Amino acid sequence: MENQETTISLPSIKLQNLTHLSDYIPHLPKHPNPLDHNQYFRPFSGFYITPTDVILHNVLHDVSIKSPPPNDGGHLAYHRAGPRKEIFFEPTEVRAAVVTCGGLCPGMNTVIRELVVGLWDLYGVREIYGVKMGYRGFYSSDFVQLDKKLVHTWHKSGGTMLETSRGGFHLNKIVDAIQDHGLNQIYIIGGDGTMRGMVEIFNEIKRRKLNIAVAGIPKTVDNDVGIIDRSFGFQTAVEMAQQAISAGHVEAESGVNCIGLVKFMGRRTGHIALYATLASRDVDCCLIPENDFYLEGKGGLFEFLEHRLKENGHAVLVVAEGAGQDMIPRTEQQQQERDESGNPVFLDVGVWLKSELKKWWARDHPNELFTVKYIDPTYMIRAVPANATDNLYCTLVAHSAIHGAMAGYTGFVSGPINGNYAYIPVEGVARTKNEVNTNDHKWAWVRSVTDQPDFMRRYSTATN
Ligand SMILES: Nc1ncnc2c1ncn2[C@@H]1O[C@H](COP(=O)(O)OP(=O)(O)O)[C@@H](O)[C@H]1O
Ligand SMILES: O=P(O)(O)OC[C@H]1O[C@](O)(COP(=O)(O)O)[C@@H](O)[C@@H]1O
Ligand SMILES: [Mg+2]
Repeated sequence: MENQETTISLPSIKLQNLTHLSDYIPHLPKHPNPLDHNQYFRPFSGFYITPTDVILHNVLHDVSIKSPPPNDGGHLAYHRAGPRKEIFFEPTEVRAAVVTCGGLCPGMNTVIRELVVGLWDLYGVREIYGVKMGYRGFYSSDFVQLDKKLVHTWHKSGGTMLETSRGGFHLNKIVDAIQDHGLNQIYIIGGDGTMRGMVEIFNEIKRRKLNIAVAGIPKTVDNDVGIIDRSFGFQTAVEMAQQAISAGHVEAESGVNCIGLVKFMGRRTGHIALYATLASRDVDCCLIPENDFYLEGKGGLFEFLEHRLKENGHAVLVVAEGAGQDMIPRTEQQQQERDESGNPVFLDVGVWLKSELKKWWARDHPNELFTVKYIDPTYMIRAVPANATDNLYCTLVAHSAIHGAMAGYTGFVSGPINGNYAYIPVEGVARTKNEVNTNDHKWAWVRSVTDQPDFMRRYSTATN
């Protein structure tokens, strides 16, 4: 039989460089990786990852394109995560610290547990500290010494045993405290804000030429951190979100002209609302921050819901917390309000929508029954332990971070890219936002599942 394969060479690759401690500290001693003699491992040929092992950011490629796209310079690629043959820390000299910052996300405790157990079992590290209360804990609280036994069952609990907080980021106080405590590996678990803080810590540590590796593990229930496939805990949150949609559906079906209104987290991105809508298929309309909507007139939300109520007697409306924020009236003071981290404080879009829906119905159908059952499961979807898939993810991402730090890399984030774990320079992660692409097939699929309006007509008639 003829060979059905064609060999095509890839265009050039643009590898995202990582900072190594030896880049700014000369003559750092190397050590053989203790995994060579670990009772659980039998390092085989190819077991250790080399600097030439890379992960392509985009696995889809049009082979007819021979040269890289203009202004691009090649296919983006990242260093593959995993153990290196030589390490740059003597395990008995490691003093590691773990901190959790920002809002909760399922799986945070698993990541902490696996950082501790991984350092302990893989590398024989014994000095591991938990920094309590987020960034502020570096300079304002005693550290907790962590060991394998203490963290044994932590993966079974939601939240973070180390506690978390927003705000309290004082660069010099944090780096001074890191230095004063003699820490040399810092593991930072947090979202986009945390990663921006990590960039500053990493740069300051580099400026002071300290032999301290800083590793990040992206945590975001909103799934708003870019570059990585998805954040740990996101799948768990979507599963919980579906339960809320089911409840909204039952309520709506059982009422007369009833709307089940369900609000989900999603400050700037509607991933939870979108995935839960797709998975549940009970949703009539899904509103996300990336897709503006309007209430009144042709192609608006009220017109659509009116049809659905006529047709089915009920409707399920899902809304992400960041959607419609520009339509909610607010005082000058409310416009300025920020949380301790500087994130804008949103008004409750669910409460506002419920009130607008009731006003609309009372105006247009004064003699007909109508109910809105508003479900706000906000914290319930993120305050649970991670499901099995997320738990495994947490383990792999934590162990990847350990291998990277032990190998002397710093200022990196570990995370999955196309299903493989990579080391990504933290600056890139802090810069990149993962928004729902309303031009791609997933959003089109939401529209086909719900048959909701595109909310574009008002704009197109305005320009015609
Ligand atoms: N631009 C920034 N520079 C330094 N620190 C930041 C920055 N943005 C947020 N942080 C700090 O990161 C931590 C978490 O940020 P936050 O936005 O609350 O949560 P998340 O990291 O989950 O997005 C807080 O302690 C906050 O002060
Ligand atoms: O925990 P808080 O301060 O009430 O914040 C709620 C916010 O936290 C989140 O769950 C996650 O946000 P972060 O990833 O920035 O922590 C958002 O969806 C939500 O707006
Ligand atoms: Mg955030």
